[in-house]
Order: sequence, then structure tokens, then C-alpha cells
Amino acid sequence: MTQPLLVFDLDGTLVDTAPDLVASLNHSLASAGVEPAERDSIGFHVGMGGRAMIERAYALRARTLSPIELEKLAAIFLAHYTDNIPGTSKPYPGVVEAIERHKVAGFGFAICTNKPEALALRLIETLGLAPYFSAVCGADTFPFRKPDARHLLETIARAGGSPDAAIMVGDSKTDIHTAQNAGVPVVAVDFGYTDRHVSEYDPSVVISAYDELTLALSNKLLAASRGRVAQPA
Ligand SMILES: O=C(O)COP(=O)(O)O
Ligand SMILES: [Mg+2]
Repeated sequence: MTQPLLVFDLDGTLVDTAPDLVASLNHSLASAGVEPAERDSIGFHVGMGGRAMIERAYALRARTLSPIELEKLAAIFLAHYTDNIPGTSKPYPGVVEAIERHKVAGFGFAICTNKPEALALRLIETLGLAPYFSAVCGADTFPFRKPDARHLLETIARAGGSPDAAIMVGDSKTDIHTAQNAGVPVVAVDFGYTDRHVSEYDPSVVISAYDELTLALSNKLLAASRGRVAQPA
């Protein structure tokens, strides 16, 4: 029997990276003489990568940003973020316990993130989480990325799993649509980085804390999807 698999998104799902992402954003803005941004003003853009955050900060100030300036600031952002990993980033409360109880029950684990793979690896290694994950696939691991179903399906394959024995856990529209495109059930956390409440994207289930990610819930989701063959959109 294929080992059941939990596939986690990273930013906003497994690890709360927002404070460090905003710190690196503000470092890059300072290099251009732009005043710092508040975390709340960046909103869900914090989960969309450095360029999206920089564009958001400039738009809030009605400042123009040329493509060249954007690339320059994005490089400054990335260097600062990389140099400071893990910063103050921490796994969300209860996530390690949820992983542990699934591990004892025979589950494997993978990460499917739109963070660059090297940054994702560095983050989970410095947080001591790397040994749990048999595959860590980022935005640049394949020629496609979430919401393309193949990002999730290839992550599952690398981890030795199967789409009909896998569950995605994510915090955003992108994660939910990726899982839906792949025919994989999806647990949405409601405490991550999202533009609208995750329930609006029709995930299999919404949780507000990791103690709700029980074995009973995972087994129920797997039982419901067993026998269905994933059809990439
Ligand atoms: O960094 C990003 O673009 C988003 O990362 P995530 O897919 O882990 O949420
Ligand atoms: Mg996320």
C-alpha cells in the first residue's frame, strides 16, 4: 500500500514567515529611500514573493516603479531575506505535534511551495524540520509551479506517494486551486496569508488550529478520495 502523505505549503501554513519577509521588504525599500511598510498594509501580498510585496508597497504610496528598479529592489530583498533565515520565523503552534502524530501512524510528508527551493530548504533546515520531509519542491524545482497541478503531483511522486493517498495543507487560493486541479483533498488553514477567507475557495475542510488536523480527519479525507484518479486540469 502506498504511504499516505501530507503535503504542506510553507509560508503561512507550516511557518509564519511574515515578520521576516516584511523586515526584508523594508530593508529593500530603505535602500531606495522609501519609508517602511506596516505588516497589515502588505496583507496577503506577503505570501506572494518579494516582487509582489515591493509592488504593493509602491502602489500604496502611489509611487511609480520601473521594471529596472523593481529588479534591483527584488535582488536586495532576496539577499537580505536569504542572509537572515530563519530570523524570527517559527513553525505555527501545534504543527510539529500534528506531524508527529501522523508520522507515528505511518504518514510521510512533503513541501510544495512557491518559495524558491533553496530558500525553502534553508528555512526548514535551520528550524530543524528538514528530517520530516522526503521532498521539498519550490517555485523553481520544475518548469511549472502552483496553481499548476503538476507542481503538487510531481512533489507527491518525489516523496514516493500517490495522489489518491495524499492531502494538501495550505493557506491560500493558490494552494486550494492547485489541490483541486490535482484531484487531491485540501485542508485550508485560516490563519495564513490569504486575500479572502479560505472557505470562499471551497477547500475540503477549514481548520483554525493544528490540533484540528487529527488522524481521524486525515483518514476521512483519504477514504473519500480513495479510488479516484487524479486528473490534472
Ligand atoms: O513565497 C511565496 O511566493 C509563497 O510561498 P508558499 O507557496 O510557501 O506560500
Ligand atoms: Mg502559503
